[in-house]
Order: sequence, then structure tokens, then C-alpha cells
Amino acid sequence: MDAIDISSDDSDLREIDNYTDESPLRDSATSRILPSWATDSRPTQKVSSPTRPTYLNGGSSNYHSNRSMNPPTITDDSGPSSSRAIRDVNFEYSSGNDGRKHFLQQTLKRALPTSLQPLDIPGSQNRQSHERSYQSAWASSSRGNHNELVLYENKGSRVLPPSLMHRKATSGVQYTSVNDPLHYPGTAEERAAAADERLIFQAALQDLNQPKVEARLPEGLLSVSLLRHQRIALAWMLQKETGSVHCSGGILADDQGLGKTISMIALVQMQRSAQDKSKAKDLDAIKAEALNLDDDDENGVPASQETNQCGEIDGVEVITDARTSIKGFRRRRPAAGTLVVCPASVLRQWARELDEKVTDDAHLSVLIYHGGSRTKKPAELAKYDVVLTTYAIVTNEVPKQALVEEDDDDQKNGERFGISSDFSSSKKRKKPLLSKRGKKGRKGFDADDFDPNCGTLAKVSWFRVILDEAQTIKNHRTQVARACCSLRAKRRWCLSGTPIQNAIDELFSYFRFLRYDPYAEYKSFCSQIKFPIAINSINGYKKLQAILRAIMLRRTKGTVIDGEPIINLPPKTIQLKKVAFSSEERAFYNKLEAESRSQFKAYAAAGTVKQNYANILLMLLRLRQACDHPKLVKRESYNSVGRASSEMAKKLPKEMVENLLKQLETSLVTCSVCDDVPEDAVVTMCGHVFCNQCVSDYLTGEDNTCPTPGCREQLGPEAVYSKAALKKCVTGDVNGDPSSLSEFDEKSIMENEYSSSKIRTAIEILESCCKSKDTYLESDVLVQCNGDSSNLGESDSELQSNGPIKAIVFSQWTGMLNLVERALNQSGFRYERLDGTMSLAARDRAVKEFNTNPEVTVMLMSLKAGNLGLNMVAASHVILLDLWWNPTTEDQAIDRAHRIGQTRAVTVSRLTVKDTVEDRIIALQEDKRNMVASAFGEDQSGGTASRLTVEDLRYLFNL
Ligand SMILES: Nc1ncnc2c1ncn2[C@@H]1O[C@H](COP(=O)(O)OP(=O)(O)OP(=O)(O)O)[C@@H](O)[C@H]1O
Repeated sequence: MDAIDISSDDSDLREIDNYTDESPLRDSATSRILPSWATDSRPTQKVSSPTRPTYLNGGSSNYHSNRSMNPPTITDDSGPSSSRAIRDVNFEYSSGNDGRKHFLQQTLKRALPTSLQPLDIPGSQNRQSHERSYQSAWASSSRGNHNELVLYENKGSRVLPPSLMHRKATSGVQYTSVNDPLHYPGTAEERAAAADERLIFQAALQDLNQPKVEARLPEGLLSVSLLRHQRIALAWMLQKETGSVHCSGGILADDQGLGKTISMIALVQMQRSAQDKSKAKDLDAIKAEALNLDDDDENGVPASQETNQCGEIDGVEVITDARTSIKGFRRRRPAAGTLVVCPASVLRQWARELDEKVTDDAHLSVLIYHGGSRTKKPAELAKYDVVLTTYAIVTNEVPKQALVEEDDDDQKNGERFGISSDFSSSKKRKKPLLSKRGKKGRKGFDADDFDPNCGTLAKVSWFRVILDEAQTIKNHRTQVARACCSLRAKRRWCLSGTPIQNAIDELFSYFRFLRYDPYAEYKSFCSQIKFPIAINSINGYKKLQAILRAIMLRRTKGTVIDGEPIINLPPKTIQLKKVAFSSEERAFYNKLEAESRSQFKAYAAAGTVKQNYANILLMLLRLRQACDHPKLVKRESYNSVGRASSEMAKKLPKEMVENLLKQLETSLVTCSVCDDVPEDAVVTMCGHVFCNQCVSDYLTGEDNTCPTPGCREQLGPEAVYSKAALKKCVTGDVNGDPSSLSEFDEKSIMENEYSSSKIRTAIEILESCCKSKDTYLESDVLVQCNGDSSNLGESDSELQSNGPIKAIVFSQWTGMLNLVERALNQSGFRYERLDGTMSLAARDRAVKEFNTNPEVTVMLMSLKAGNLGLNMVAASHVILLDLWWNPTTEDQAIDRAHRIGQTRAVTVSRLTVKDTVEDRIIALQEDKRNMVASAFGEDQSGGTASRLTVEDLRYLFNL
């Protein structure tokens, strides 16, 4: 009956879908992620999926994979994943044909992300075809042969059948030559014509048979040689910047650690060297190029085509509109070089790469635009070849592009495609906060120039903008995405090893940033990409692959060119390690789950699931945390905010402190940075609640604004308060929350020295593979090490040259990292730590120390702060203490170690506890992985894009 309670309130669930990208209730996970009362009580039936990783019963053997070369086989100590059971219970539930059919339809709807849900419109053609699918699924299931068909339908919008997924390895990059009829810089009209999908079709057609092309960088520009796939990337990028009709730039989506940074540096160098050469030859040409820098993509109309006449007095342009004769003034934006926008944690790494990988002779001038003392002068920014900054600063300084009116668009499209309003997003979006700012008023007169809120970054015209870890803008509604879109630039790049994490919709944000017409408009994106997938997933995904091919280059670590892997990295072994709870932990977990269950039932019965969204997330958070350590559930107060904050709290009026405390204790909201329930919650002076890590990570400069959409409050570290700091002001009590579970006999597991099963397992793994200072190179430790397959056969001399064996331990929660620290101290490990609450300098120091000090063998990292960009090849073991909602975040974390420069086999241990919410998270991850594979046309092993035939393309583009 429990499942009925949940599924019967469809409207609630669909509404919840709108909340957040990362949130567990967002998509197909809805029923699966919910605690097991929603699913586990019903009979299960085994099905097999050709696309799912194979689970080996009871085995402890590992799989070795370059993720793409060999299909990942996840070892699972406990036998078949319960995810299967979770998926299958859906078919077994209701009784009677109509009831079952209805239930099946509801289940199918929920099994797909909102963006891909099947259509359900009475009388529509689409509906009829879906009816037929359902009927055939149903007929098949009635014949007792339903597993395959129903499973296919269940996952139908996500997975291409094997015949379409596995084809020949790509023979390298396709490249449009200069003979390409589309290879021309393009006037505004011509660029506007790109809105016609036929051009995309032609480009895709060209791509079918073009040979791979490598670019050769002139000697003396880089201090290292480019690898072959990087030379191919360079050729491709040069062509995209200068010869693409769609947009000047694209998405470099190579796997993590394949050298996207160096490829971009090569591009900057190549273009600069070409410019230097042509400068010598033709100064006029350069002048024209420099002038064109101002003709950014705001409206795609070069200055030469505007009907204005410009004069210039002291850097201020005098503009006369020829049609109206109205005179105006426009401050000419200085033409600047390349802007790199990246997460704060990799800012210094970019600077290091630009310094180390470029020769002294070809030195690039680099400015790190960060911190409170950063320049306010646009002309200063324009002096540098490369300016490095963070997403937070772009968000602060650049007026946001208007929100897309997607509801209207969805609705219109819905009507056009015969889709019910249920399918369309029904949540009304907020009106744009700053939409007017970025807009031009009278033609040629730009309001931004005189806008006091418009920061220095927005006052220059960039030649090129590179968004590193571009998945940061995946949600196009966020301030960060809208600010990045507003940056003025001639050439635009997105770098990401994981461009799709949760839904196809994420691509829209990149297309918008890139000005990839016609898909940069939400309406076209829906009609040309989303809806075709919803209507016919196989063809829809194939079309998407063709669309992506025109602007995206993606190679994985297993991609093969001319029969050779693009890179020879040591293998990576991923082990799903099922940890068993102790009896006390199990009792604690079961009690917590029972409480959550009855609470959820109450919400469902009252029809208030939607209203209690944050509460439900909180229940899930507690269950997830209980898998790590019961103490986390107690919400121990870490008191981790700085002294400045505690001092400031003491100075605040008592009433204000009480209000802030009340806000912190009673407001059930998600952290607007990570979209999860706040961990180690803190409240800002403006009354907004965040995870301490998230807000600290965000406020890395000195004049930062609150990350809450619409709040412009300036915040510093002294304006962020923990509960402990506030409580101390009010009552003198510094203890954290009394647990709601206090009546439970939990004494033993709450004692300080109690080490949870997960922590014990992690320490065992570390002890078996890493050496401490004293035992390094001692033979008995070598024997121990050799127990681990990844380091088999490493001789003393190899060990000496490769350095000591090290490990990174990831958790989402700083509280868990605290607990692991205790255990590491007890076991005598030397470790470093990196989390979002640390300053950038402290993080940099920690990474350096871990990479270079042989005595430091363990790095404790927060998944939120440390999963992106960092090079940590000193580690050959990775332990993931808990699971994240989407698998790409974990992939990113793992690839800190598995990347160019790694000399050892890499072993990854993902720790999960059997028969808990973590089983359902694994199922959710699988679905997301399959969806991404379908979008990229990659097989399960991630390697190759299926080749589209001319006929395929014709069909896909309806020509
Ligand atoms: N051609 C090369 N020669 C020497 N070192 C290289 C080369 N290419 C890349 N590397 C090194 O490989 C490591 C990974 O490269 P990089 O950080 O650019 O990868 P990435 O694709 O940007 O990864 P991520 O997506 O994780 O940010 C870096 O230490 C880089 O210096």
C-alpha cells in the first residue's frame, strides 16, 4: 500500500520535479530514492538489462577499465543490485488489466526525467503511438515475456539499442576542411541564416567523411609536445573559431585528465602567433580584427552594419544614429584577450599550467582577477593575454541575461506537439531580476556602460571566453549561467568532461552561451531536440548526436584513433564495496528509516508532499548520513565558522541574533548553491541559509554578494553565522541540536571514539595500501601492498621512483571528514585536508603538500570542493565514502588521480551499505549514466560515437 500512497499523488511528484537539478526527487529516481518502504515491501522480479553494468555475485574481483576500453563491471559483494528489484516492483503492483496498465503508464512517466517523459494527450497522434507502445509492452508482459519489453520502455527514452550503440571505433576526429562551403567567417545575415537547421545538416554531412586533421604548433611556444589527440583538438578548435557558421567556439568535452587545459593554451598561443605573423605582414588586417572585437555577439551585427556613425573623444564614442540623428555617447569597451572562468579551487592550477607549459620566449601575460584588491580599471584587464577569474566573480560583476520564458515556450510547444500541460513545466518562473540591464536601449546606446552595478569584467570586450568546468552553468536559470551568457566575447568555449549530468536540458545552457542557433532559443531547443527525443528516443538521440557533433569534440580515455588508444594510462579498477552495519548501526538506521517512513506517509496522505519537499530531502539526508556514521545525524555542531564571525555575532543586537537563530533552526530550505539540505548549516546576515562549505567556497573574494537569487547583499566571512556562534550569544550554550532521536539507546555509537563500519573499512583499505613514513620501503609493507592487485609486482626501485603509495578519501560531509580525521590520527597516518571552508591559499598548500611530501599519504577531500580540476596523480587509490546523486560527480572525483601523469594502476573503492537508501542511489546513478551515454552515442564503455549515415541524417533532419 505504501507505494500507492506515493504514486497516487502524481501532481505532487511532478511539481517537485521542477525544484532542482541535483535533488533526488527530480527525475526517475522519484520512487526509487525514496526510502525502501516505497518499494521494498513488494514482490520483485529479476530482469536483465544489456546496458547495465554486470554485477558479479559475491565476487571480490575487480574490474579493470579505462572506462571506455572495457565495459565497466562493478563488483558487488552482495549479489545483484537491489536496483533491479526496485525497478521491477513497478510491474507487479496493481491488479486487473486496466489498473496494471494505468499503473504501468504512471510508472513509465515517473521513470523518465521530466524532459523525456512520454506524451499523454487524449486524441493526439503522439499519444496514439505511445498508447501502442504501452499496449505492446503490456501485451508482451501479459504473455509472461514482459521483462525485456517493459524494461526497454522503462528506459526507452534513454538507451539506444545495442545495435545502434556499438559500432566501429571512431577513426578520429572529423574535420571540416577549408573547402567546406560553410567554411567562411560569415556576415551577420549569413550567421543569422544559421538558424536554419539545414546548415547543421550540411555540416553534419561534411563531418561524415572528412579526414582527421592535426594542427602543428610552431616550435618554441609550449614547453611540452602536444599529444596526438590534443593536436587534433587544436585543429578542430581553430576551425570552429574561424570557419564555423554556427558559432565561434564550441564544447571541448574530453574526459577528465586528457589535457583540455593544455589544448586551450595551445589555441591561445596558436592564434597569438598567427596574429604576430600577420601583424608583421598586414597591420591593417589586425586593425580590422581589433575593431571587430567590439562587435561581439550581443546582436550579431558588426559595427560596420550598424547605421551609426561614430566619432571618438577621449575614449568616449560619439554615436549618431543615421535614422534618427540622435546623438549619444558610448564608452568604447577596451578589447581584451582571453578570459578563463573556472571554479576557485583550480584558479591557481590554471596559472601554474600557463606558467609551466609555455616557454619563456613565448610567455603569456596572465592576471589572476580575484580578491578584494582586484583592479577596477577595464583598461588594466585589457593589458593581459589571459585573465583568470572565478564563476563567483562573474556572477557578481556581470549583469544577468534575462530568464528564458520557458513556461510559455513549453506551453506553446506543448500545444503544437499535442502535449498535455502536465508534461509542460507548470511552475511559473520568476521575472528576470536584472533583465533590463544587459539590454541595449536605443540602438547602439548601451545601458551597461553607465550601470554602477556592472563590474569591470563586463566593461571589456573579450576576444575569447573559456568556461572551464562548464557544467557549473548547466542550469540556465541560475545567476551564474545567466551572467556567463552576458559576457561579451567573439569566441566562446565550454570545457567539461561531464557536460550532461542530470538531463538533456543542461545542453541548452551551453548552446545559449555559445550562441548556437537555432538551439540557443529555448523554443527551438524544445522543438528540435527535447520533443523529438520524447517522441522517438532512438531517432531523437541520433539527431542530438548530429547536432552535438557540429560543435562538440569528445574523446574518452578509451577512444581509439587508427587502432591506437589515444592515451596509455594505467588501468582503473572500481570496486563497489558493500559494508555491513554493526548491529547497533543497523538498529539506529532502521529506527530512523521507520520514523521517516511514517512521516512521509503522513505527508502523502495529506497530499502535502510538495509543500514538505525540504523536509523530505532532510529525511533523505539523514538516512544517507546514517550510512556513514550515526553521529552525523545528530547534526553535531562543528563551529567551523571563523573568529571574525563569532566576534561579529557578539556585537549584533540580541533581537537580530535571535531572529537569525530562529531562521537557522526553523527554515527548511535547500542550500541555493548545492540544492541539497544544508550541511553544517550557517545563516548569513541577510537571513539566508546555506551549507557552510558551499557559502564559504562561494565567498572567496572580498566584495561578494549573497548567492541567493535576487539578494544583492554584500557578504564577508564575518557575516556568516553558525548555530553554535549564535547560541553562544543568546544562552552561552555551544552544543549542537539535541537529536530528535534522543530517546533511542544510542549511547555506544554516539561516543566520541566510536568508529563506524564505513570508517573502519576505509582505514582497513588505507592500511593495506598506503605506507606511513616509518614503513615506507620496508619489505613487509611491500608484501602487504602486493595484496592489492593494483600495485602487484612493484619493485623497491619502482616504488622509490614512483614515490609512496597514496590515497584520496572523499566525502560530501565535512562532519564525516572530521570523524575520519580522528581515525587517521589513531592509526598514525599523516594526512592533508581540503574542503570548501578553507581559503584558496590553504587549499593550494594542502594539494602541494600531498603531491610532494612523501610522508603525507592520505588526502581528505570534500566532494563538493575537491572533485573538479585538480591534478592529484600522487594518489593511486581513491575511496568514496558516500554516493552522490549523479555519477559524473564521482567520475570527476576519481579522475583527480586517473589522468595524464599517473604511473600506477588506480584503485577506486566506493563504499556503500547494503539494504539502505544507498542501494537506490546506485539505481539512480545507473539511469543517469545511461541517459548520458544515449545523448553522446557512446556505448556502455564510453568509447565511440556511432556513425550516422547520410540517410540517417536526411531522415533526422526531415529533408
Ligand atoms: N601534452 C602534455 N604534456 C605533458 N603533460 C600534459 C600534456 N597534456 C596534459 N598534461 C598534463 O596532464 C594533466 C591533466 O591535464 P588537464 O588538467 O589539462 O586535464 P583536463 O582535461 O583539463 O582535466 P579536468 O577535466 O579534470 O580539468 C595535467 O597535469 C597536465 O599538465
